Amino acid sequence: MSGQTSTLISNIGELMTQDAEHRVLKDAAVVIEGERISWIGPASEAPSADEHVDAEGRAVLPGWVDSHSHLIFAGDRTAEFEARMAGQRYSAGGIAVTTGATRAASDEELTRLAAGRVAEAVSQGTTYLESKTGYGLDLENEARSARIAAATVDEVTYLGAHLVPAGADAEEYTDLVCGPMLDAVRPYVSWADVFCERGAFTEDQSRRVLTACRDAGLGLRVHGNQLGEGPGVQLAVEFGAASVDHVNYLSAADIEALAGTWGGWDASTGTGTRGTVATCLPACDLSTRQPLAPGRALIDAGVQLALAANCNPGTSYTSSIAFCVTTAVLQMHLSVHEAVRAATYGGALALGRESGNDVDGERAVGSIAVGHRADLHMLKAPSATHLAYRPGIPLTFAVWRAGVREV
Ligand SMILES: N=CN[C@@H](CCC(=O)O)C(=O)O
Ligand SMILES: [Zn+2]
Repeated sequence: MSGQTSTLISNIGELMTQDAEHRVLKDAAVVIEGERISWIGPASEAPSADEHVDAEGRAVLPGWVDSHSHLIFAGDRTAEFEARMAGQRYSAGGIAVTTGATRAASDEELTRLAAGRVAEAVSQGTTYLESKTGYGLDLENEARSARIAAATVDEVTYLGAHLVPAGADAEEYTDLVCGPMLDAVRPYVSWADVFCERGAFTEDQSRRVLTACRDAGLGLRVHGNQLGEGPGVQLAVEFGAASVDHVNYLSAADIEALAGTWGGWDASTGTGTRGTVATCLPACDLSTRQPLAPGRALIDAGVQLALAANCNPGTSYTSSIAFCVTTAVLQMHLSVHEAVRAATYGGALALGRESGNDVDGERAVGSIAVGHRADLHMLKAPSATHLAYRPGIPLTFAVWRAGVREV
């Protein structure tokens, strides 16, 4: 063993690895060394370590990988939520309310709020998070949002193309998003996204944004098919986006197109050419009273799925991935293993951080295997099934993030 502190977690009732072989081990143990996993196997064969944690039969999963959130904001949209619960439809226009509050907040306030949301997520088992910009909507505030996000979360996505701000011309604003605003955020971000939807950005504007961001070297993601059928999914496929998110309204052709992107992928080994992940956001679907995304049909068609919380003030003010997993099992007809996989490995895949194409696993999150980041979630339960069997019960018992015990 190296000079780093090692921790043996033994007596694990169920170790759901979500590794390449989809292994679920009983009576297992894990050794963490520094920030990585150095050993997994039967508890009876575990090596000794500097520290020892007795899991007392509890289940251990990879930490949740939340691949879709909007954490850089100030303000509150309770009134909009109440109106929606009274029958009003969600529309993209509500974003402007948050933009006003976000622009008015100081750097310190935005940082404090974002860090608080990250802490809330980690306390519930999330160990790897993405956040988007998208409530600044001018050059200065998008750059500021990107800078704060880069200091707060693991992966940052540029979403200048979230809404055309009040008073702006849509074509001129799209030029700004594709030009000077992109240059300003570029040092802080590795992904770009566009809200391709009625009331937000048209197909043509979305295509311009995706082209400029791809040319700037950013990985791509798309908010698509959230409020109705539309071009989002097909655009994501055309541009080879890492994920298309929401996917509530899909035609048979959309599902077929997404499945086609996974033709060069070997799902049993997690190797080959990555396609476009379909990211389902069930908490958002419930909070906006949209139909749940057809996760079952997507998996059956061969599409790789992610589940994410989409924490934001408008459509999904929660960071609870457990709630998403519960809903995916109870309402979307995923098995517990599929739902947990989508919320761990699937999120990592959507962020290019799964291990398949990375032989030594150095960058890998979202699965438990030797060499991967030690992101572990121990449940107050003997199996992951309890996430669905005991809906609403806070089941997080312990969390390690990059080898550090956080809960
Ligand atoms: N759909 C677009 N963006 C966010 C909601 C933004 C808002 O309403 O503030 C989402 O992912 O749901
Ligand atoms: Zn979103």
